[in-house]
Amino acid sequence: MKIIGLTGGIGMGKSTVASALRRAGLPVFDADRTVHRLQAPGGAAVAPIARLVPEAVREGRIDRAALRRAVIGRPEMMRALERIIHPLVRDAEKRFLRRAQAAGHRWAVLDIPLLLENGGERRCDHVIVVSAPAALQRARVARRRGMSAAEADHIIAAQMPDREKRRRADTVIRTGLSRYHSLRQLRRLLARLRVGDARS
Ligand SMILES: CC(C)(COP(=O)(O)OP(=O)(O)OC[C@H]1O[C@@H](n2cnc3c(N)ncnc32)[C@H](O)[C@@H]1O)[C@@H](O)C(=O)NCCC(=O)NCCS
Ligand SMILES: Nc1ncnc2c1ncn2[C@@H]1O[C@H](COP(=O)(O)OP(=O)(O)OP(=O)(O)O)[C@@H](O)[C@H]1O
Repeated sequence: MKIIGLTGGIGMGKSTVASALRRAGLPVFDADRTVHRLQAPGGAAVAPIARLVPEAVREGRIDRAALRRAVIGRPEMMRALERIIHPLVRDAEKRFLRRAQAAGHRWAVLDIPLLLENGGERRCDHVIVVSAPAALQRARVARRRGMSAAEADHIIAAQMPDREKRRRADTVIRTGLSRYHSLRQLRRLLARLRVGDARS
C-alpha cells in the first residue's frame, strides 16, 4: 500500500482536498479529528492535559478555548502538549494504516498539519502541500470560529513557512483560486499516480 501525505499551513485548504480524496474512494486519516477525539470526554489525552493545564479541564471536559489560550504563543507549553498528543496520534495512525491495508486499499492518505515539521514525509510515497497567498490564509483563519487574529498569527509563526513546505512537496495544490481549480489539479495528480485504476 502506498501513502499520500497531505499537509499545509492552517487555513490553506487541507480539509477541502481531504474531502475530495475521500470522495475518490481513498481512506483518509484526519490528524486534527484524532486530536479532538483524544481530547473529548473519556479520551486518552484528558487526564495528562488536566495535569499540564488544570484550568483547561473541568469535570472531565476540556475547554478548548482555555486550552488554546494556555498553549498558543507559549512554545514551551505547546511542546509539552505535543509530547502528550503526538504519540497517541501516531498510535491511531498505525491502526488506521493496518485497517486500510487489510481492506485491500492500494493507497491511503495521511492528512496531518505538522507532517513536514515532524519528519512524517519519510513515511509517505507522495507529499501534497496545499498553499494559498499569505493574506488569503490570514483572512480564512480570521473567519474561523473562536480563534483570535493574535492566536492565528502565533499558530502561523509556529509552523514551517509555506515556501519551505512547497519546496519539500512532490505536488503543490494551489487553493488561492476557486475550489474548481484546486480539484482539477487534484484530479490530474490522481490520474498521474494511477490512483483509482483498480481499487484505491
Ligand atoms: C492548540 C489546540 C488546542 C487548538 O485547538 P483548536 O480546536 O482551536 O484548533 P484545531 O485543533 O482544529 O487546529 C487547527 C489548526 O491549528 C494548527 N495547529 C494545531 N496544533 C498545532 C501545533 N502544535 N503547532 C502548530 N500548529 C498547530 C494546525 O494547522 C491545525 O490544523 C489544538 O490544536 C491542539 O491540541 N494542538 C496540539 C496537538 C497538535 O500538535 N495538533 C496538530 C496535529 S497532530
Ligand atoms: N480553492 C479552494 N480550495 C480549498 N479551500 C478553499 C478554496 N477556496 C476557498 N476555500 C476556503 O478556505 C477555507 C479553509 O479551508 P480548510 O478548512 O479546508 O483549511 P484547512 O487547511 O483544513 O484549515 P485548518 O488547518 O484550519 O483546519 C475554507 O473555508 C474553504 O471553503
